[in-house]
Amino acid sequence: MKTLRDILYNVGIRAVHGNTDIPVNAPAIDSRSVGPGDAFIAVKGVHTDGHQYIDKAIAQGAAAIICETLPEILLDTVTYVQADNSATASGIMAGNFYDNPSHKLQLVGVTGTNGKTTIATILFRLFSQLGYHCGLLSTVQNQIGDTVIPSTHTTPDPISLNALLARMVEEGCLYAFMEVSSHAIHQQRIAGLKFAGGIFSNITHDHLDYHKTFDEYIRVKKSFFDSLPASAFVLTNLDDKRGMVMLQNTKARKATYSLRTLADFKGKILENNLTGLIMQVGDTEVHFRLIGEFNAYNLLAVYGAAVLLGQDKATVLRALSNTQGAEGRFEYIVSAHDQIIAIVDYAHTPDALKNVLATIKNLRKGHEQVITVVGCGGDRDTAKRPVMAAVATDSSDRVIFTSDNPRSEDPDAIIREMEAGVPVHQKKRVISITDRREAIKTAVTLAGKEDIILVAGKGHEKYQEIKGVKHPFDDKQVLEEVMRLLDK
Ligand SMILES: CC(=O)N[C@H]1[C@@H](OP(=O)(O)OP(=O)(O)OC[C@H]2O[C@@H](n3ccc(=O)[nH]c3=O)[C@H](O)[C@@H]2O)O[C@H](CO)[C@@H](O)[C@@H]1O[C@H](C)C(=O)N[C@@H](C)C(=O)N[C@H](CCC(=O)O)C(=O)O
Ligand SMILES: Nc1ncnc2c1ncn2[C@@H]1O[C@H](COP(=O)(O)OP(=O)(O)OP(=O)(O)O)[C@@H](O)[C@H]1O
Ligand SMILES: N[C@H](CCC[C@H](N)C(=O)O)C(=O)O
Ligand SMILES: [Mg+2]
Repeated sequence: MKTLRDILYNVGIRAVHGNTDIPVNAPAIDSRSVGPGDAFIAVKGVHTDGHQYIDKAIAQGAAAIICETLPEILLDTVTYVQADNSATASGIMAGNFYDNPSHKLQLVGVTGTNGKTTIATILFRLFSQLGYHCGLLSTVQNQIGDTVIPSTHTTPDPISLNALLARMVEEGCLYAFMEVSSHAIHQQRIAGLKFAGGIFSNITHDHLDYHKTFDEYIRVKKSFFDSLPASAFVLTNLDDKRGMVMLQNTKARKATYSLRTLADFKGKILENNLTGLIMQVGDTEVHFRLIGEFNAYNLLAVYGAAVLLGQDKATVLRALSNTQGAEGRFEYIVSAHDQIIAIVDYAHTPDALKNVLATIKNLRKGHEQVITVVGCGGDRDTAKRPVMAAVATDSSDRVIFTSDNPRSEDPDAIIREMEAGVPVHQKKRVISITDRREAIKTAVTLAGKEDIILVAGKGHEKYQEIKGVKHPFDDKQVLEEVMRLLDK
């Protein structure tokens, strides 16, 4: 069993009251999960402050308290540690408790507004196909080899994260691929992890509710690359305006990818249609199953990272050419009678929506209508709502505004904020239907032969979160049911 002293190794400490040579059962950041002998770390959050739950944690048996501000009354039976930063301490302590699993495998982190799940998932599939036992931490699911572990976050809290990495090490994984969200960087969920590489996909409008300004969002993303060690690689997208900014202060080996200019990993799209992409990568022409220019970027990022991890270029391209994308990302079905193409995609930012609709435009032979069903999540960036609405309306013939995950908000109020983004001359393209099933049904009703329907925003999600309750909902399943029902 580890002692408190063991797991405090490398933690910035201001003061200690009590004995650190005591056994610790587990570190915990949530008082509700504290058990006898645990070390409770009081973290200041967005909604509340973990310091308020110190008494509760002690009542539940906590043997040690790690906090930024010491309580006024200190008990003799408990060890108190005043840390510089409790959130950072929780990452480092979780690493120490689980024997720093990130040091025992090659951990690659992917950050950026869009493409993280796609890049991490394809890397996981590629390396698995190349014969390595691998781990994956992603929005859709976590995975250790063939074992799927449901995910609650894009990047888990530091304790779950290190526990998962430790399981990966125990089960013999050599590589782990993970998404690094900006929330996770900011909340120090990745503190203490050792990365073998970091990948930057792109940065566009999202999460301004949390980061407040775009500059701050950029700064937070960049801090991930600033923290990488010299032994790691950093791979950046040269075609993104902030691609080079991410490299400014990193000690890691720098590499670039691009579709437009000279780069370490340069691609050129030769064909882009519903059967996939044909891309020239270096000197090789390769067919990929993934669709759309944005996926050409994701594939280049995967290819570059695999090569930087020491894999053979030709072998990687051969394996990649057969790989499929992540669930709920540009997945399509074609209706039996009218050959309506219905696409389910996780576009939940203005840029993602713009890219997906540009890809759809490219697939059109000319006469087909594009009908988009889209909503915006509640308790998230409100500034993106009118922008997403404008993008959807501008690039579609008909648009149906509906609910995404309203969470604690009034779904109709979210839709009103979306409607405000539509220019007057395009208003007649738009209908608003709050019920997502009805919205999808209306899109299918409106669709004629060979028309294209885009159902955006929820991708792989199997639920709709309304007022704290997750109701089962699956865009793809609803589309299939409605198409059958309407005999399309
Ligand atoms: C806004 C946000 O990121 N919140 C995360 C944050 O919670 P918080 O700051 O609200 O925590 P809080 O409720 O104020 O509590 C503060 C501290 O007191 C503790 N506490 C609280 C209550 C109690 O009774 N006892 C107790 O000890 C809490 O465990 C916490 O340590 O820390 C929690 C523990 O790590 C996270 O679960 C929680 O994620 C919430 C649920 C969430 O929805 N986060 C989303 C926005 C998110 O993180 N998304 C990104 C992806 C975004 C993207 O990819 O586009 C992600 O990585 O998933
Ligand atoms: N490289 C890219 N550039 C721009 N848009 C992309 C890119 N890759 C994917 N997208 C769009 O963004 C959506 C989300 O993709 P993905 O799930 O891979 O991103 P993510 O960064 O993991 O998102 P999240 O922040 O929710 O975790 C896709 O469904 C697609 O519409
Ligand atoms: N990881 C993103 C996913 C958004 C998906 C969309 N369906 C929504 O609920 O807003 C977030 O937490 O902001
Ligand atoms: Mg993701």
